[in-house]
Amino acid sequence: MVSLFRRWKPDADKAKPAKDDASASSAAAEAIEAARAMGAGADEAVQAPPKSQPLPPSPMPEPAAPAALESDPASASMPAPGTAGDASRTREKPAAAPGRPGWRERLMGSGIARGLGGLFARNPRLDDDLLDAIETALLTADVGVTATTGLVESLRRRMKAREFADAAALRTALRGELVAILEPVARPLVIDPAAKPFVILTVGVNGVGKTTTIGKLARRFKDEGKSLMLAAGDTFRAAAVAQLQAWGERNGVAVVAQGQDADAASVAFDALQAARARGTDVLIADTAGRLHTQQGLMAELSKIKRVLGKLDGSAPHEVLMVIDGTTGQNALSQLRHFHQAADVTGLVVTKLDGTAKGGVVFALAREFGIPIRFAGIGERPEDLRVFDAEAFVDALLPEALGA
Ligand SMILES: Nc1nc2c(ncn2[C@@H]2O[C@H](COP(=O)(O)OP(=O)(O)OP(=O)(O)O)[C@@H](O)[C@H]2O)c(=O)[nH]1
Repeated sequence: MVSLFRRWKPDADKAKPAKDDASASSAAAEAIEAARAMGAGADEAVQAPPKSQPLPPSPMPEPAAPAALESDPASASMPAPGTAGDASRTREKPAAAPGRPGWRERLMGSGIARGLGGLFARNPRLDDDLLDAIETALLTADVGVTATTGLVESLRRRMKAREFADAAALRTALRGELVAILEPVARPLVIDPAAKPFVILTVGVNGVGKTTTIGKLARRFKDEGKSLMLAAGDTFRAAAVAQLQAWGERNGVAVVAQGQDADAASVAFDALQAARARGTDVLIADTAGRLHTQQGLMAELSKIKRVLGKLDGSAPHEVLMVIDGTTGQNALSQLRHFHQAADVTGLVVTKLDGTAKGGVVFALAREFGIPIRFAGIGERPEDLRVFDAEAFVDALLPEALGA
């Protein structure tokens, strides 16, 4: 089987001009056929073997200058310091403030936006070639065979029913269908002020951006006027504890740590006790990155949850799984395993700025329906955005906005 996914390499794609649509779509069709022949789970069957992507540890994000924050429309739309933060009200706009790249700027350079971006300019006619090109772009972006087939078949049916006057009408319909997939999962994280503290347990595979995301989240909550504590539960990697501690010191956020190889559940327990004693609003617990196939480590997550639950029956209030958007379809199997072990309640999809595979967001939404709380579109603190279905799709389909 010649799989489009196996043949395609992000770096090679970057260096080359746009793929020839005809040959690409026949490869895509081949991939679909092969996957269909494999039956259920085909999305994963056609994807490259799972691989962990350990990346070098990075410093926690540095706080931006206050001036930069003030110009941040997302921050501006947040509840005033000291008020109960309701993330559902902090809808962000796709447009960027001056000097601050928005979704569109960040995602336009990514492979997924490149694939979909110029597609309608290259295929201005309303015909099967246009549908084939859409199919190829979606498959290449790792939207997944099931989701792509569903989308394209729906568009084909509507085209045959003469619903579209021209290619622009089809583009509008595609936008609508993409938004419809994401809208149900674009449910922001709401910090319940009655939970003191509101406990967020972050989980995920190694190197996906958990620690970085915790820094970004901590910054966001601080800006909202919430008091905060961090639990250095990544006791596996010494640098992770130091990373969190250094960041906490710089930003005046208490960090509970016990050092390397300590029991992560005990760190979480201590932190929850301390946070309750202080009346802290939000406690964010880090955990060591682990492969979803490591059963012992996955069981540890269940233990951390149980231990937290002993102190507060409703904790953790959010099990936030961080997923690397560059992982492609392997993210589905990661989520399946983490969900089994720890009942994931929300997702953060990181690194959407630099990937050609960000389409996995659609596959995740379709298959699990678990809320996508945030999207990571860069390494800076302000690059963690509340996930917004329309902003995301419009960033991928710039022509839909007349760009
Ligand atoms: N481009 C980009 N890079 C990101 C984003 N989020 C995180 N990173 C980078 O990803 C790398 C890994 O981030 P970490 O936060 O150390 O990952 P981790 O999950 O805590 O890693 P482990 O502790 O090994 O499990 C760092 O270089 C981060 O700067 C993002 O949204 N976009």
